[in-house]
Amino acid sequence: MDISMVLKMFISIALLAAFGLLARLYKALVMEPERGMISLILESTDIVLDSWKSKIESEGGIADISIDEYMGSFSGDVISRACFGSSYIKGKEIFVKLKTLNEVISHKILSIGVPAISCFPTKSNREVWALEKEIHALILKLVQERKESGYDQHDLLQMILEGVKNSNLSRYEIDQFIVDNCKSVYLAANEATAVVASWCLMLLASNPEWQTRVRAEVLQLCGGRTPDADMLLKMKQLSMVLQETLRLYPSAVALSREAMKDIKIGGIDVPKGVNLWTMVVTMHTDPELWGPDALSFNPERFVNGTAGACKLPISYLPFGFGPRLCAGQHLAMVELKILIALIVSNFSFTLSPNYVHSPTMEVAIKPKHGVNLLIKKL
Ligand code: HEM
Repeated sequence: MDISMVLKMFISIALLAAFGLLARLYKALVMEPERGMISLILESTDIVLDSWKSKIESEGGIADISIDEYMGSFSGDVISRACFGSSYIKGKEIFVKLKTLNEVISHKILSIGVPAISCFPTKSNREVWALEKEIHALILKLVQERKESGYDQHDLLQMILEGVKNSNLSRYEIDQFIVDNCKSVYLAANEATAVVASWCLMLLASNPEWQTRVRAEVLQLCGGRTPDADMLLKMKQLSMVLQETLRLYPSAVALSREAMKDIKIGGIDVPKGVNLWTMVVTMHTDPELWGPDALSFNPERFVNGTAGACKLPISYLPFGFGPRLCAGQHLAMVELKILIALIVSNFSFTLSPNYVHSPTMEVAIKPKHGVNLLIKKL
């Protein structure tokens, strides 16, 4: 992700906090994801299941599927429904453009890396500017439609609009605020969830005994019915698998905090303004904290929660820590549980011979060549 995008994201998240919106966003995403969200997530999951079923049928009973695109469009689908309610198809189109924008910017930074180059009207800069303009216009068009329909929805866009209603920002600032926050939620939510889903399925494919355990649990709890909030809460084996996936492949490789004043930490003077980086992936795989099998996949370690798994539970930080903890962590867990539960209860899968294990560090740890699975219907 481009650093200016990361900065924008944090500035607009700071603004969200300033308008008290983060607390409401937190309530909607953290406290109440189960209510309306479960049916919304089920609809998004069905799209993945149906496409895999027809692919398997057309390929004679077993298909070699590159799953990453599916995971990306699943989490994009969920977050556009959560953000834009009934206008989610238009929201999805915006998010597709946002994804392209993100890719163009990341590619530019990696390939050129010349300071201030982003100000010159080069071909790729013009592409970025055109995309930004288009995304801005599309989001504001949705806002206009929302105003005309009388603000009748209970989604994130609605919360953002209500939050700025009585602000004393200028028209231009309000528009920018709305656009930046739609972008921020998408960037925070989409990739993190999709990448964890891909890693989790890769781990279940390479550890068939855990695939069987999770499937047995889901079938026993759901017995052919679609999962509800109560069943999801009881999916202990699946929770342990997800916790272990997030330990080995955390979406945020490192977390940073800026010292707001001069402080002393463990005898080291840290002057105001210095950024401190916590290497999450290093802590998550430290044998002193997790034992000699720290690098192995062993969900059993979480049988008694994080406290039982790790010497210092504060070292487990897949969703960050403190007041800036991930606002969508429970939504993400509900999303992942529904998706994985329905995949394991509809399909069995192994790693494809085309899979090449090559975790690569970007903002998140991603499978460089994607994840390919051999999938068949149960
Ligand atoms: C498995 C999926 C996800 C993972 C691993 C993840 C992880 C994280 C992490 C590590 C942070 C930084 C926390 C810190 O600095 O202490 C973060 C922040 C954030 N995440 Fe997530 N996230 C996920 C999904 C989501 C979803 C689905 C949403 C929203 C729908 C979301 C919204 C946010 C927001 C708004 C913040 C900024 C919070 C703030 O600065 O106050 N995340 N996330």
